[in-house]
Amino acid sequence: MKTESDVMTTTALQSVLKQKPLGLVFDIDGTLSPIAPTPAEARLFPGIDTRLRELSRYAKIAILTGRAAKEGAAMVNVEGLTYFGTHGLEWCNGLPSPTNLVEIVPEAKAYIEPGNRIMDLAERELANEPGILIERKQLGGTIHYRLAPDKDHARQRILDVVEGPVEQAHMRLGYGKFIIEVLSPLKVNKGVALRSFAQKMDLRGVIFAGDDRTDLDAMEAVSELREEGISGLSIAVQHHDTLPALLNQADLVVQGVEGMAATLQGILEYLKQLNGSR
Ligand SMILES: O=P(O)(O)OC[C@H]1O[C@H](O[C@H]2O[C@H](CO)[C@@H](O)[C@H](O)[C@H]2O)[C@H](O)[C@@H](O)[C@@H]1O
Repeated sequence: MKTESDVMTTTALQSVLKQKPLGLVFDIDGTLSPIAPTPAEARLFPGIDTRLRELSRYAKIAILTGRAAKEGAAMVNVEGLTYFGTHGLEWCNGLPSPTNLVEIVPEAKAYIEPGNRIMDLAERELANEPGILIERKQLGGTIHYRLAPDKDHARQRILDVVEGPVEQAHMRLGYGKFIIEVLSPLKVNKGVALRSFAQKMDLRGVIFAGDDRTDLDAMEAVSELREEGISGLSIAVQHHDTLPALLNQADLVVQGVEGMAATLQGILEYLKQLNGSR
C-alpha cells in the first residue's frame, strides 16, 4: 500500500523528471556500488550499468565520485557520461582514453607535487601498519583504515604522519568512511562540480544521489539550484552509519544500494513512458 509520503515523493520525483534538459548525477561507492572491504573489490550493483546506458537516452548523466576520475570511469564503464573524480577536482567528458584525457582544475596543478610527496611519506611511514591501504590519485589520495584491527589507533597513526606535512603544504585533509584524504585546499567539492555540470548542460531539472559526508555539498547545491528556479531533488542512500545531516538534507531516502537500484529502475520506466518508448 502506498503511504501519503510515498505519493508526495513520487509526485516530486516525477515533476523533476518532466524537465528538459534533465540531469542525473550519482556518487559511486555506497550509492551505485555496495561498500566493499577495499576499493579494488567494489563493483557496481548488478544491472546498474545497463540502467545508466538506457537512462542516457533521456538525460545527461554525471558520475561524481571521490575516486580518481579514471578509476570511477573504469568502474562504471558506460560511454557518453561525464565522469567527475576526486570530489569534482578532475573530470572527463566520456570514458577516458589516450585521445580523451582527464582534465583537472588548473589552480590545482600546483598541489600535485606536494600531494605526491605526502603520499610517498604515508606509504613509507605506514607500510608496517596492519590494515592500512593507500590509494593514490593524480592529486593526493585516500588512506584507508577499514581493515585495521584497531581503527582508532590506525586513524591516529595516519594523522600523526600526514597532519603536519599537509598543513605545511597548505593543503587539507578530508574524512569519510574509514578514510582520511589528502586534498588540495581549493574550494572544489561535489556541490561546485554539480553546479558546473548543471550550467554546462543548461539543465532545467537535476537529481542527485549519494550516501556520505562529501555528498552533502551536492545536496546543498541541489537546494540552491531549486531556489534559483531549477527543479531539483536529492536522494540519500541510507546505510547503518549514514550521517543524520545527510538524511535531513535529502528530499528522498532510499534503503541501501538495492533501494537505489530499484529507484533507478522506476526513474527509467517513468522516462520511457514520458517519451513514448518501451
Ligand atoms: O565520497 P565518495 O565519492 O563516496 O568517495 C569516498 C571514497 O570512496 C571510496 O572509498 C569507500 O569505498 C570503498 C569501497 O567500497 C571502501 O572500501 C572504503 O572504506 C570507503 O571509504 C574510494 O575508494 C575513495 O577513493 C573515495 O575517496
